[in-house]
Amino acid sequence: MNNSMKLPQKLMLLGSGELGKEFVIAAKRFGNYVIAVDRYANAPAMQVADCSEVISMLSADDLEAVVSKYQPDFIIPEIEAIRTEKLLEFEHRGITVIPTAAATNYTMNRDRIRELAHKELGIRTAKYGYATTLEESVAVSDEIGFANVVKPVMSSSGKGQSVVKEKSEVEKAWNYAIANSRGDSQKVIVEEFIDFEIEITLLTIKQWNAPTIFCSPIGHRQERGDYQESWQPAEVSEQMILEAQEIATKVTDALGGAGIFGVEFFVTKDEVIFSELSPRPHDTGMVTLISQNLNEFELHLRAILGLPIPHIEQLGYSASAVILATEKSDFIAYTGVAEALSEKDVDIKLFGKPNAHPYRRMGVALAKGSDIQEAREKANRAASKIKLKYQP
Ligand SMILES: Nc1ncnc2c1ncn2[C@@H]1O[C@H](COP(=O)(O)OP(=O)(O)OP(=O)(O)O)[C@@H](O)[C@H]1O
Ligand SMILES: NCC(=O)N[C@@H]1O[C@H](COP(=O)([O-])[O-])[C@@H](O)[C@H]1O
Ligand SMILES: [Mg+2]
Repeated sequence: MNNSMKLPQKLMLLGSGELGKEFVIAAKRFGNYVIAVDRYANAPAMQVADCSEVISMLSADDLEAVVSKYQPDFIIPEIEAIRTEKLLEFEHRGITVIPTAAATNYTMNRDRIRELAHKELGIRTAKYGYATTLEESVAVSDEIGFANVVKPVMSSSGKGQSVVKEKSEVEKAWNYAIANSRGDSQKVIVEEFIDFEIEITLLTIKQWNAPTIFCSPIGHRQERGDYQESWQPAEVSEQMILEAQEIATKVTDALGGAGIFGVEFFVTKDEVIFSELSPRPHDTGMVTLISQNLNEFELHLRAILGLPIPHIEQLGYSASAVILATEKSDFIAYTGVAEALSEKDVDIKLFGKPNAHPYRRMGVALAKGSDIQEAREKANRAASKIKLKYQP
């Protein structure tokens, strides 16, 4: 990638949710041409892109059809559920896949990325094992001990994940993981439960022709394996930040390419433990929509296009809190937006998802405060003011 790249570039986004929407806005601000692709029509990023396509991204034929039709310069995965083997083929044909086709394959399989991090790179992770049958699941669970966390090797946003506190719960966790596994995979990872003090996302920006740089760490709180709120800066010592940066550099160097990565860590009293990473903007990184001079989507875009990132400025104590649906409905309207916005340094993003189901993330509230606690309270207060209406 050279510094004299011309704009506009033709970008194909595979996955068009809330993260893609903000990325498209950043890309359009530099006049790029964006094709937004997803499994359903009128997805958030499609609403701001030049054009859109609805396909099964798990189908090699469907991917071939859209790539042949548009001949993009870049393919930018936005979700994990993609036929990543096909991305390797596109890469061989000279299309740049972000960050690399291999990286998307490693990270969509928990076992592959875990083997790379732990076995090949020697990075500290939670103790873990794999199971492909209920019997193996029982044996691995005994070996790892209780509590442990069971997850399908292919899933995201906590789908199919459960915490197993004792042996009698193993079967339920196995069944739940298999029922919620993506594709036809019948494999789970069983991880030692880490009783962390805080978990963080370290947004790591890998560039084509410049050193890797980092954002200030983001703290977050999850429920059901899904993010509820995040804040920046996270309360982590300078020493631990350096350790996390070193690990993030090791893993992202091994994956290669360019773009932003959300590298997740559990931080205990005296350890930084690598968990997993997204080779793309991270949901907890939505806080950067208010907390930085360049948000994670703008950073991703600059890294992809080889544009300079001279300085990332953290703008002070900031937080995000999610707005979740509670019902299944094809009609959604929002009330309480004015009330939410009435407080100083508060912002709301409504993603524009065309339908809802329980726990689906529909929007996010953002806030700044005089300390982290105030920022978190403001963001949560604003989120709680937004009410979803499910009937016309
Ligand atoms: N070994 C563990 N010990 C303690 N908590 C864990 C462990 N593994 C996962 N969790 C909790 O569950 C959350 C989700 O787990 P993980 O990130 O592995 O799932 P995911 O489905 O990939 O989520 P996402 O796609 O949103 O990143 C973690 O952020 C953490 O809060
Ligand atoms: N943790 C991954 C993540 O947050 N991904 C984001 O959620 C969207 C899917 O939302 P949906 O399930 O509501 O369609 C994805 O398209 C992406 O923007
Ligand atoms: Mg995660």
